[in-house]
Amino acid sequence: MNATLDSIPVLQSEGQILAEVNGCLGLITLNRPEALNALSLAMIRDLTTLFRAWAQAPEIEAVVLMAAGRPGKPAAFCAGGDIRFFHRAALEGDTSLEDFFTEEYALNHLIHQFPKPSIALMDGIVMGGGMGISQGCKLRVLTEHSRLAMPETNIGLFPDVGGGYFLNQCPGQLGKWLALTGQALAAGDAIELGLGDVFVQSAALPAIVEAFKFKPQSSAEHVVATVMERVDLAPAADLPALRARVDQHFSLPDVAAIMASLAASEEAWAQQTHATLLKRSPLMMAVTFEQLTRAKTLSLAEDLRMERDMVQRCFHLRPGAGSETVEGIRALAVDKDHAPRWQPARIEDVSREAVLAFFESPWSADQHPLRDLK
Ligand SMILES: C/C=C/C(=O)SCCNC(=O)CCNC(=O)[C@H](O)C(C)(C)COP(=O)(O)OP(=O)(O)OC[C@H]1O[C@@H](n2cnc3c(N)ncnc32)[C@H](O)[C@@H]1OP(=O)(O)O
Repeated sequence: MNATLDSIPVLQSEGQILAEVNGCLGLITLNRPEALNALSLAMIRDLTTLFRAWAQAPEIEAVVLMAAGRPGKPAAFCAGGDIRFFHRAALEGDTSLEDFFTEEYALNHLIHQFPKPSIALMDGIVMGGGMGISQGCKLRVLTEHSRLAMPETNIGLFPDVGGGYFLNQCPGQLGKWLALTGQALAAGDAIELGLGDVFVQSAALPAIVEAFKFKPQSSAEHVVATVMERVDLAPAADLPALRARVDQHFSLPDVAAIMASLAASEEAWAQQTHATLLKRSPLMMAVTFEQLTRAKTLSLAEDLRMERDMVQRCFHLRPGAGSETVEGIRALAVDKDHAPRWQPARIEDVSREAVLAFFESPWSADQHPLRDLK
């Protein structure tokens, strides 16, 4: 019997996820570079299979998660869940959309709880679902090309995949600011906020990957050392200079107050931030604000259950009432007109009742699709 082959379960995503074993290392590659490694349901299932199998396999002592690139194009670790699939499935009433969210959130939890060292090589774009699969890794490795964001309010969604949990761990009001604006962070700021751990130059990545693939990895310590011996000084963070401004505006009691406060400021940063918020879905900003407020006291499992309730509502298409999410994806990734017609169009017209509807669970506790998460 070949121990290495035995360690790799059968995968279903037809090459969108690649798995290799080298010594004690399990190496996973997201391999859908033409879509910036956006996660399909098949990819989520394969990742789940691998993390579950390798949690149990005594010969696997560490796992690395990395991504394939496109020759000559900027790097992308993962641009999120497959939003074009969300759009199609929502309009067609395809119930695999429900499985997608249940299984993706369960995978996020599995990675956070993974009992062995896990390393994410987060080169390039890391957004939405890409954050969901990397934030739970024990060593989050960033490069000068890393751009981390939870951009969901831009597509009429909210920062899910555990965003309520990990954004709330950012200092002060920075998590709320990231959630509402969808602002992307470079490596220095991401490390400053606790959303990344170490910095390596992207030029050092080929040697790291070469070692992971071809130099037998003898122990978890060896795997970690392969990265750590190439760690560099992270670029300076810009955020400390902004922190007081972010806290001042984003500590206000609701999104309307935040926007009014930004609009009243003469500072360029406040004006730009206000302009950004004017482009986001007013309803989903208000929902996001409520999500982050509620998630402050929740465990990761509780937060994911709440987010599962919320996302059900996002795709609940009622006659005569649209879905902000379907409209947001249409504008960004389907018609690409970048002109979403949000309803309502102004934050002042978002009712408290409309926001609270996102937090009504359609399931009793013992029927919840994520009831088993601890
Ligand atoms: C439960 C999970 C929730 C979530 O994760 S929600 C999703 C959160 N992520 C996002 O909202 C990001 C969506 N993508 C973008 O905004 C842009 O992309 C980027 C800013 C990341 C990069 O822009 P640029 O460099 O101009 O590349 P490009 O031409 O937009 O993308 C290359 C191809 O990749 C596809 N793609 C990118 N992101 C996704 C995605 N998340 N789901 C499905 N496809 C995606 C595009 O459509 C396009 O494809 P084509 O060349 O055929 O037009």
